[in-house]
Amino acid sequence: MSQMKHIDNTPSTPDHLLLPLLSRQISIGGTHVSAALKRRGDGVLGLDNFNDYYDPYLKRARQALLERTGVYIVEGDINDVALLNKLFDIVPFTHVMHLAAQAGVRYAMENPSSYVHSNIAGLVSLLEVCKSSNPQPAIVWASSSSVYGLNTKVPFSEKDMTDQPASLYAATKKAGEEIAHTYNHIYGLSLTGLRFFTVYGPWGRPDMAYFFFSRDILKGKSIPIFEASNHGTVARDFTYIDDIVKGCLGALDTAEKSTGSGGKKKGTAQLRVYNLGNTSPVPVSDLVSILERLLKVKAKRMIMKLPRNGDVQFTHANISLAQRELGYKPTTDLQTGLKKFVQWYLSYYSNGKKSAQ
Ligand SMILES: NC(=O)c1ccc[n+]([C@@H]2O[C@H](COP(=O)([O-])OP(=O)(O)OC[C@H]3O[C@@H](n4cnc5c(N)ncnc54)[C@H](O)[C@@H]3O)[C@@H](O)[C@H]2O)c1
Ligand SMILES: O=C(O)[C@H]1O[C@H](OP(=O)(O)OP(=O)(O)OC[C@H]2O[C@@H](n3ccc(=O)[nH]c3=O)[C@H](O)[C@@H]2O)[C@H](O)[C@@H](O)[C@@H]1O
Repeated sequence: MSQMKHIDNTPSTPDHLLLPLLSRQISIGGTHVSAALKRRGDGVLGLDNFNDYYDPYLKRARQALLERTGVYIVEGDINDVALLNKLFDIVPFTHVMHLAAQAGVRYAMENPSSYVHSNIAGLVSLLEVCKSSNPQPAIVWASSSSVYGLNTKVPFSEKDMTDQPASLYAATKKAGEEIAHTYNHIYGLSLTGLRFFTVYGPWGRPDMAYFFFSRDILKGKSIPIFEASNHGTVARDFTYIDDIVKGCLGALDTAEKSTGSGGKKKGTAQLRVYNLGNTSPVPVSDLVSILERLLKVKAKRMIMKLPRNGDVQFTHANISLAQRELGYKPTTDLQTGLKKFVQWYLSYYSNGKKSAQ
C-alpha cells in the first residue's frame, strides 16, 4: 500500500465544491463514473489512496485526466476516519459512489491482508462516517460477480446462492454485502450494491487478462489461457465500461428517487443488489482471437489447466432486475469494446507513457 496523506497535506478544497450544487457526490475510485457525473453537472469530489497494486503512472494519468475536467481527487485511504469526517464536514455529500477496493481474484493468494484492509475494514470505516453524517448520503458501492463463486447455475440472478466464494476477494465482496445489510438494518442507510461482471475498456486495469494479454501479444510473449479440467468452456460475461457507467448513474439516480437526500427513518431506506453484466459470455480463447485481429499480431497461446487460483469457470449475468429498476441496457459487444480499448492502449503507450506492469 502506498503512503497516506493527511488532510493537512492536501490542497484546500476548491471553491466550486462549496457552492450550492444540484447534487454533491463523493466518488471513491472510479475515474469513468466521476467524469460522467461531472459532465452532466453534478458536483464531484474524488478520493483515492493511489496504492501501488498496479502501475502508479496510470493512476496518476487518470487523476490528471479527471482534474482537467474539474474533478479534484483527495489522496487518502477510506480507513482514515479523521480524513473522511473532515471531508463530510466540509461538503454535505448527498451520495457516495464507492468503487475503491483491492480488486483482482488471483492476487488474493499473494496479499490477503490488503483485501481485508480495503474491502472489509475500509468499507466499515466509510459506513461509520456515512451513518453519522447529516444528511445521510445514499451509498452505491461495487460488489462483484465473483460472489456467485462455485454456483454453476447460469445465468446468475440476484436471488441465487452466494455462499460458496472461490477466492478471498469474492469472500470480502460477499462480506461487504452482509455488512451493508447491517448498516441498513440498524442505521437506515440507503445502500445499493452493484455486482459488476469483468469490466474492460480504456484506462482499465493492467492486472486484468484483456489488458496484459494485449501487452504480451504485442511483445511476442506467450499468454497462458486457462482451460477447465472438465473440458468445459472458460468464459466471462465481459462488460464494457461505458455500459457500467450508465448502470452506476442509474443506481445513483434511483437511490435519490427512493430515499431523497438522506435523513431516513430507520427501516425505510433501500437495500438492493443488482447484476451489471452484458448477458453474452465469451470464451477467453475468443477474447484472444479478437485481440489478435485488432492488434494484427498472432498470439503465442499457452493452454494451461485452470489452476485452483480463485478463478471460476463461467460467468453470465441475468440483468432483468437492473433493466427494470435502473433502466440498465448494455449496448457494447466485446468486439466493439475491445476495438476502443486497443485504440486507447496503442495511443496511450505510444505517447511515451511508462509501460504497463
Ligand atoms: N474491473 C472489474 O472487472 C470489476 C468487476 C467486478 C467488481 N469490480 C469492483 O469495482 C470496483 C472498481 O474496480 P476497478 O477495476 O476500477 O479497480 P481499480 O483497482 O482500478 O480501482 C479501485 C481504486 O480504489 C483505490 N483504492 C483501493 N483501496 C483503497 C483504499 N483503501 N482507500 C482509498 N482508495 C483505495 C485504488 O487506488 C484504485 O484507484 C472495485 O470495487 C472492484 O472490486 C471490478
Ligand atoms: O467479474 C468480477 O467480479 C471480477 O472480474 C474480474 O475478474 P476476472 O473475470 O477473473 O478477470 P480477469 O482476471 O481479467 O480474467 C478473465 C478471464 O481470463 C482468464 N485468464 C486470466 C489470466 C490468465 O493468465 N489466463 C487466463 O486464461 C481467467 O480465468 C478469466 O476467465 C476482475 O479482475 C475482478 O476484480 C472482478 O471482481
